[in-house]
Amino acid sequence: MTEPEIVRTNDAGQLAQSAASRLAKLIVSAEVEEREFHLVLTGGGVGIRTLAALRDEAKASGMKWSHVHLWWGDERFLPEGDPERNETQACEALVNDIDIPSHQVHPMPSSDGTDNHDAVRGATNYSAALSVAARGNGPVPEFDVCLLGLGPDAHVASLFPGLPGVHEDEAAVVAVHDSPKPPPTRISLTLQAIGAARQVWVLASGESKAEAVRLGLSGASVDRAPVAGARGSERTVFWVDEEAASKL
Ligand SMILES: O=C(O)[C@H](O)[C@@H](O)[C@H](O)[C@H](O)COP(=O)(O)O
Repeated sequence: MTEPEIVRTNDAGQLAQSAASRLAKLIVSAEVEEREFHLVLTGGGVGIRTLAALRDEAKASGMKWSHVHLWWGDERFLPEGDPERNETQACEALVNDIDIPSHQVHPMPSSDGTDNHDAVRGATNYSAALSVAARGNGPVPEFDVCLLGLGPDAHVASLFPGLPGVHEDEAAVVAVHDSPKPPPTRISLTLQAIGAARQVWVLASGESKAEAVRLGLSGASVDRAPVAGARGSERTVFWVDEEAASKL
C-alpha cells in the first residue's frame, strides 16, 4: 500500500481541471509507449466534472483514445440510460464525445439487462469481463488510474461503512444491497480490485468531505472509513480543495 500524497486546490473547478490535465498526460504517455491504458471512472459531482474537463482537454489537444479502456468503479443498479446511472452521466460528460472503440468501454450491468434484475449475477459478469481483459495476469487488469469520488460518510465506489462489501477479499466485484445512499442496490469494485490500480486518485471537494478526508489519511479502519483502504500500488493521490482539506 502506498502512502497517500495530497494535492490541494482552491475549489472544485480547479481540482477537476488539475486532475484532468494530469490524466491527459498519462493517457498520451501510454500512447507514445504503445501500451493500453485502463482507466476506472467514478460518479459524483467532482468526478463527473473531472471527466468533462478531460473531454475539453482532449478536444483541444486532439489526443487519441484508441488504446484506452474505460471501466467503472461502481454503478447504481438501475435501467440502462437512467439519468442516475454513473454510466449515463459519464457518457454525457465524456464518453459520447470521444473517439473510443465501443468494445473498449465497459459499463457495469444495468437492472434491465441480461442479468435479469439480479445484481449478484451482474457483479459476477463484470468480474468475468475484467478477468478476460487481465489476460491471465490476475483477476483484473492493472488499472493505470482508478478515479474515486468520496462520500461524506467516507465511502468510495459503493463500499459503505459497515456493509459487508468493504471486507470482501476474494471477489473483484460485489453486489451491494441496502446502500444507505439511494438507490439501495449497486455494483462495486472491491478494495482488493481497487488496490490493483497503479494509481488511485481520491477526488474530494467541499466541507462535507473534510472529516472523510481526515479519516482516510489518518489510519482509520476500513469498516469505519472505506477510503482508508483505497490505495494504489505505485501512487495514491488525494485531490482535495480547500474546504475538503480543512481538517488536515
Ligand atoms: O454512486 C454514487 O452514489 C456516487 O458515485 C458516490 O459514490 C459519489 O462518488 C460520492 O458520494 C461523491 O459524490 P459527490 O462528489 O457528488 O459529493
